[in-house]
Amino acid sequence: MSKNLKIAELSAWSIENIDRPLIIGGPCSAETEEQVLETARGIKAAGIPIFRAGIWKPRTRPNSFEGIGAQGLIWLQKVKAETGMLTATEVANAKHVELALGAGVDILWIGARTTVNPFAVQEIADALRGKDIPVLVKNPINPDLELWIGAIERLSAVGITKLAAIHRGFSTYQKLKYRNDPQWQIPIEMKRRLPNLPMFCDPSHITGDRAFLDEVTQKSMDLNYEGLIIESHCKPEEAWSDAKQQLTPKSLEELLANLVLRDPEADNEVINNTLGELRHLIDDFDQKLLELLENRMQVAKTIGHYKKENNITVLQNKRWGQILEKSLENGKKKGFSEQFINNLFKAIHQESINQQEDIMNS
Ligand SMILES: O=C(O)C(=O)C[C@]1(C(=O)O)C=C[C@@H](O)C=C1
Repeated sequence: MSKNLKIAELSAWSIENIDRPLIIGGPCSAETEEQVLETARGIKAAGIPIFRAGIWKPRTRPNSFEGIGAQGLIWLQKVKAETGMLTATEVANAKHVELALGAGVDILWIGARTTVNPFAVQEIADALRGKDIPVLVKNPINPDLELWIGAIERLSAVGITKLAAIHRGFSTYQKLKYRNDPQWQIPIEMKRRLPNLPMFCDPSHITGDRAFLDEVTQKSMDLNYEGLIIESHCKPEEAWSDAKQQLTPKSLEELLANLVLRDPEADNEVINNTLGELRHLIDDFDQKLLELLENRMQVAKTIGHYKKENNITVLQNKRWGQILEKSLENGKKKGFSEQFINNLFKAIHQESINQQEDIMNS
């Protein structure tokens, strides 16, 4: 079904002078009327066309600030009236949709904790039936691409065409450099599956720390994302939620000015020919890689038959540990990341186990 989704281009979002990337900026949460309006004036001055503010905040633990509620919608109306920016907020149920639409909010997004729940997404979709409003869908907190696509499909099925995805990274219990694990291969696969769906990066939630915003934002531009949603607060240190990841509108303007924007494709024969030759080399190597893996698998299958005859288990834990350790050491010398070597060899080992298992049980 996904391939047939009717997805409008960003140019249909009724924004004047639409730039690439399309930027949505504003505070994590609406806190007070003054904070919303002061931040909005800075966001407007930074040349950003869409103002965001969370009104209802799904928080991990109770007793945190859970959003100002419907009164914040009036502040968003004031932002729109004063600055002319479009406004955007998060909705998590049908009531939120009704109140946000009633207050004239222009753009809605569905948060990561809502995308995980098909009941909630369906409820929102039903409330949006027949409305022609842009809706952005954040990735679910768990790295489940099908769930993410499923939410897009539910909105598409009620006639929403102004759809986009937001990549905000995936929750992890591991201690990583960023608060969320970006798992860039997931939005890349999303782009492969739904090439017309605009992809926004949310570097604020990926990093959880304004110190890393620039590198993650730049990476998203190099992966050809169409938009950015970034948290900005007039006084970040005093923010009632996510203080560490917000930056002033002025700093946001600087961050955007420093981005290097590259073309998705070259419009030049010499460049395309050079790329074509290099890609030919890659094709040859990919072919050789598969042949090597085929040869390795032949040996693993022979071992499988031998194990069957001699009643030996498929998994050889000690041997597998040695293989991984040696490969990590060799991989490091060749400049590969630990994560890559881990993923590669775990995949090879698993395939080996699966094929030996087939032999054992045939
Ligand atoms: O060494 C073996 O016993 C194998 O079957 C080979 C192999 C591998 O593919 O590397 C596969 C399964 C074992 O757990 C360990 C290693």
